[in-house]
Amino acid sequence: MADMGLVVVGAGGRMGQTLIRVIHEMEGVVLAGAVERQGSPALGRDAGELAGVGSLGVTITDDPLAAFSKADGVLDFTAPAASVEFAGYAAQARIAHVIGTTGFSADDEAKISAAARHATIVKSGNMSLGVNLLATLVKQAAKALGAADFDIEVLEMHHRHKVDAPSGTALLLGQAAAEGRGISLEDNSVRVRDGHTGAREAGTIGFATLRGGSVVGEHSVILAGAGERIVLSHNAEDRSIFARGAVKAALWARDKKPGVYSMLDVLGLN
Ligand SMILES: NC(=O)C1=CN([C@@H]2O[C@H](COP(=O)(O)OP(=O)(O)OC[C@H]3O[C@@H](n4cnc5c(N)ncnc54)[C@H](OP(=O)(O)O)[C@@H]3O)[C@@H](O)[C@H]2O)C=CC1
Ligand SMILES: O=C(O)C1=N[C@H](C(=O)O)C[C@H](O)C1
Repeated sequence: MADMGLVVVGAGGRMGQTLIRVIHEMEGVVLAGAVERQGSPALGRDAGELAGVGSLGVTITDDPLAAFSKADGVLDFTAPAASVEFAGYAAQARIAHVIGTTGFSADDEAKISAAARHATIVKSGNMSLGVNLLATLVKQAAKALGAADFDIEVLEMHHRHKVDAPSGTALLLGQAAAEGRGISLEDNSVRVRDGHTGAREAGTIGFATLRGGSVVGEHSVILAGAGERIVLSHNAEDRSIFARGAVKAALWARDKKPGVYSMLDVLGLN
């Protein structure tokens, strides 16, 4: 089979540049296009030169539809409004769309599901193998250690530039814990504590957010009981773990029917 042609949207961003480097290194894929927003200083530059791997002959453009029409898939780590728009274009072009963007509203999620009638979408708050394996362990632990005896808290830290909270990964891990407990995360999560909060309500799942410096991504799920505590953690040291996962997802999605899939599907952990 021919190499899969991939477009990187948000090509000038932290993940965009990492994706370009990883596509250049990996077998079975080739960079077919690179897109940035209108007015970006990256427009007109060679994507490979911007990412530090030398010229790849791919010029960064602000025309996603033209780029998608010549590709087999799109890798998207941008912003919620942009990803919703790209899902519509990927559906028109009938190509795979891998979405790593986080911070979606319920309305955004509904629009992405609508686009998935025609596009094969893989979407996850974290594309790394380690975090997705951790999610399966969290689900197991939350099921085994009941709400009467163990409180669940999710703690995360990211770099100072991150704009959404809790992180997509924290919500993914919270969702795994909720599924283990057989409860709805939406109805049982505590996202903020401030002032006289009263005692902790049994069965809730708490979230705490730290931001600072250059931290790539650190997550811990704490199961706290009387006299003991279990901590399940993942520390990301390099963004290439997310990029390699995204490329793997695109290759996996190539022959799949339209729909929304997760990294658990890609990794066979579902
Ligand atoms: N699921 C996962 O495994 C991971 C998810 N993420 C998520 O990916 C997203 C991006 O993270 P990161 O790379 O650090 O962020 P950056 O801000 O570094 O990169 C985002 C890029 O997307 C560009 N962009 C925004 N809107 C558009 C648009 N309409 N068209 C084209 N390009 C656009 C931005 O341009 P400009 O700067 O001009 O706005 C920027 O270059 C975040 O939501 C983050 O949480 C990150 C790592 C892993
Ligand atoms: O913004 C980031 O950097 C990251 N975002 C994702 C998230 O919200 O969990 C994944 C990773 O932790 C890095």
